[in-house]
Amino acid sequence: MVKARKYVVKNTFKGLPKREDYEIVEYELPALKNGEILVKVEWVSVDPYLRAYNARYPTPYDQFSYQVGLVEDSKDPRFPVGTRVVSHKGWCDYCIIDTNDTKSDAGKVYKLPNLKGLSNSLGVGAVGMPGATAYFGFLEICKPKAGETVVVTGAAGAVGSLVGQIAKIKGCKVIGFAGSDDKVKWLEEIGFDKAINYKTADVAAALKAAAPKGVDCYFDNVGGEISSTIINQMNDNGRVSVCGAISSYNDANLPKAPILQPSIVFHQLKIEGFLVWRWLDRQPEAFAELIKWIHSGQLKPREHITEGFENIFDAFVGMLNGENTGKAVVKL
Ligand SMILES: NC(=O)C1=CN([C@@H]2O[C@H](COP(=O)(O)OP(=O)(O)OC[C@H]3O[C@@H](n4cnc5c(N)ncnc54)[C@H](OP(=O)(O)O)[C@@H]3O)[C@@H](O)[C@H]2O)C=CC1
Ligand SMILES: C/C=C/C(C)=O
Repeated sequence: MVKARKYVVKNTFKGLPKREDYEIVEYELPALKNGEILVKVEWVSVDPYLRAYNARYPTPYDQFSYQVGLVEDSKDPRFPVGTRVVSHKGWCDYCIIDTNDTKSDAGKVYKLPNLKGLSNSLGVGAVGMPGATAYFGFLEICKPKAGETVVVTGAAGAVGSLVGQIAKIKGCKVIGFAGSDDKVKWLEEIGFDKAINYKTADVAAALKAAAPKGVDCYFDNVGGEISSTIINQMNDNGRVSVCGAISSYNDANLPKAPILQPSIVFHQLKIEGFLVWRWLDRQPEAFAELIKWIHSGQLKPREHITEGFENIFDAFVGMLNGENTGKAVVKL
């Protein structure tokens, strides 16, 4: 019998999640049935959607998220012992996965792609859900052309830092907004043409100076007032990919922001929201391209690593508070 630990969400969050909203439950895993695998979890992801989706689930529920782990026992010949897998089984140290379970929007368990020597943690980051989000959410919705000006908010985070670098690979001029001077410095080091600290800058004036000819594509990770300011500086036929709205995830009452309709109409903008699950069946295409770019040095993924099962909650809240540069992950 294997002893496992998992985080159970006890309460619907009010504001920033609190430690008391979670309980760590220890239990014994049952014997494997046909089609099941036993996984020792090695890397766990903490992401904004764990906060954003919380109100949709009746409590208590097991905290879902992506994880990478090692198959230690198997009753499915497609996943022999020693295989590394990516699943959505969340914050636990051991788990049993039913390999035929198709219920989750987040997709079935799959083998970690061959990372050719890169860290397995990338399976929950640049070569996982955030990588697919950046790849498809930017390329399919913004349809960037070389020479165009692209703006990214949440630019130093998991998704935003990849979007900015992909935009550079595609020959665009890239401007990123992030929440500290250290993040701004890093973004300029990895090739952003301009990075701006949205907490200290006059956003409208700084953007006007950085993009005097206007903005063609906007990848929106944060929503709220800064997004209205950016959208109101867009060019004719501009495209906005609405990926997330982290500026409001902890708010019960949605903040007000300047209206967008005049810009949308007079500049004939396209604004489209998406969920990365839309491209689940095309993930291998994104992963192959992302791995190629990382190996060629064109894409430099960064990770903010927290160690220890007991520290997953702190890593989650730290990410919501902006402590991460790059992808926030926990090593078990
Ligand atoms: N549509 C989809 O399918 C998907 C959407 N997403 C969305 O993408 C966005 C980025 O996710 P991800 O890259 O994983 O997370 P990040 O790695 O970017 O981490 C979250 C970051 O959000 C920033 N942040 C926190 N509060 C605020 C605020 N009030 N205003 C502006 N920025 C804030 C912080 O950076 P800073 O210091 O710069 O403030 C923090 O580091 C989220 O909105 C998420 O929901 C992610 C995956 C899939
Ligand atoms: C899959 C993730 C969705 C958001 C909104 O973060």
